[in-house]
Amino acid sequence: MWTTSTQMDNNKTNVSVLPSKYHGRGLFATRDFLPGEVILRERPLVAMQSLDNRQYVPACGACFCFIGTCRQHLMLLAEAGDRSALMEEEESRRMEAEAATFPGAVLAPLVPCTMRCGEMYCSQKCREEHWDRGHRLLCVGHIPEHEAGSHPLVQYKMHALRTNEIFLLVADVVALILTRFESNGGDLSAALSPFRDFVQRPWWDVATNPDPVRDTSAFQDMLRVLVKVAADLLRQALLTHPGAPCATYRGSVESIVSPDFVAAVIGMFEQNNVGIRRDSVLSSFLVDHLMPNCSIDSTQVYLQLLGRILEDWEEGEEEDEEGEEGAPDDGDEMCVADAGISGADANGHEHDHHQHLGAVPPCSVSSRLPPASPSSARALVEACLAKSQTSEIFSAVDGTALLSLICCMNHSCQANCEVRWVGGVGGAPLMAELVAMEHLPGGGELFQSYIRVQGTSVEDRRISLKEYGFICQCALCSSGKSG
Ligand SMILES: C[S@@+](CC[C@H](N)C(=O)[O-])C[C@H]1O[C@@H](n2cnc3c(N)ncnc32)[C@H](O)[C@@H]1O
Repeated sequence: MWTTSTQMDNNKTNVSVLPSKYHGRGLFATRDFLPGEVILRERPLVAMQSLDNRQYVPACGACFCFIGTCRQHLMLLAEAGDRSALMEEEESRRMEAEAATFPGAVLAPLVPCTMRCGEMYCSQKCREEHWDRGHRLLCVGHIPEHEAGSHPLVQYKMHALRTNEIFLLVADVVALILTRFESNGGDLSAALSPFRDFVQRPWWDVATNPDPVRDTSAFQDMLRVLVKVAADLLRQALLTHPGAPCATYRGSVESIVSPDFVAAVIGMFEQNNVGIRRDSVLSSFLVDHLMPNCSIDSTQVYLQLLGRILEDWEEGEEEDEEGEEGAPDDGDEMCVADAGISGADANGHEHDHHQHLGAVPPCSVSSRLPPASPSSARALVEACLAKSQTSEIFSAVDGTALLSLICCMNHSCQANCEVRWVGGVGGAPLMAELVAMEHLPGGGELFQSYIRVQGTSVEDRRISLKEYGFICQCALCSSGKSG
């Protein structure tokens, strides 16, 4: 249902899931592969852009492609506006004007959820698909201020915002299961089947206590409380949601959404998730469009924003060096619209929409003015491009996903495969691609690395792998060598 049959056939021909000598099941090549060859492509079962990242990088809620215009991306990175303002009428007029004067700045349309919940897409196709895959059960629409505080789904999302965004993924899993349940004629076991075989120990068994001073059992008890609150809120939200009509549906919500289930889903994510990363397209925009047009008036707004981003970034680096708090991305600044709830904040108050995205708010320092001449404008663009080579001055789309086949892969610090993310452009769905990094003989186990290996000691890698609950026995770790 979620992957085309041709891809499924190719995947079945190329790999199989078999018992592994390292742990449980693993993924095995069924034929030889050359270095660089694509072994399989698959669509995520569920995927989510991380909440912090959503504040700065507008991406489609279904395919994760960059949406909006380069000006809007630069605005958010320069902290000269917030995400909720992207949906304002005034902003869509600005976007049209920008498209007319500078077509290269348009990445993809901004298509809002029809219920105006704050979710955005690149196309109607993505919007409909996301709706059908479960958003219809999780969309809160635009809630009037007086109802927001008592709306169970808002309360659930607020609970996730305040505690752990993984609860939003739990809701996506539950919504997908319920959607499958409805479309397969009420077979709950079949609806659960894509998730059944994943390693899934309860969250409190796999989570690492981040506070060495706190007693582990107190930490686990705290997770139990969070899970209980989440399960109660989610159950109530799904039972009272307008998209929850029939008695069998209600019965399945009652039977699925228990604290144990929520804890198992979180444990499953902790041990099986794969990171999503889509590199920013802003550097290409700078090279292809901004640099050749530095003398044109319509580029001034971009240059002004670039100046601010570069300056903020450099200030942040200096502060980091001095051991002070780093600059722009403080997750505490998050608002409910970041979790797909528009119109209300944690206390049920309307958002302050005073920050518009059109004009760059006044700045106090002269270096933030647009460069005076084309040559200084080019120097600024070059400085940003140089910085983008060494730092993530232009944030990537960053998220997490669960995949049927790739998440069966065991880890090795000497991985023989890597995951790349493709699609998500022009209506193509987001896909994970598994690529051979060396010659792979048919019958051999395929490994990915769950962690960054380059420049790490064995001890570093042991610590990073702790949350997965095993000690790596690969040749690199056995030799005690650094990566
Ligand atoms: C994504 S799953 C991998 C598939 C898993 N073997 C299964 O049966 O579903 C990740 C879990 O597999 C286990 N695992 C992965 N690589 C391992 C390795 N090299 N040695 C031992 N256990 C490993 C750990 O329990 C880890 O949390």
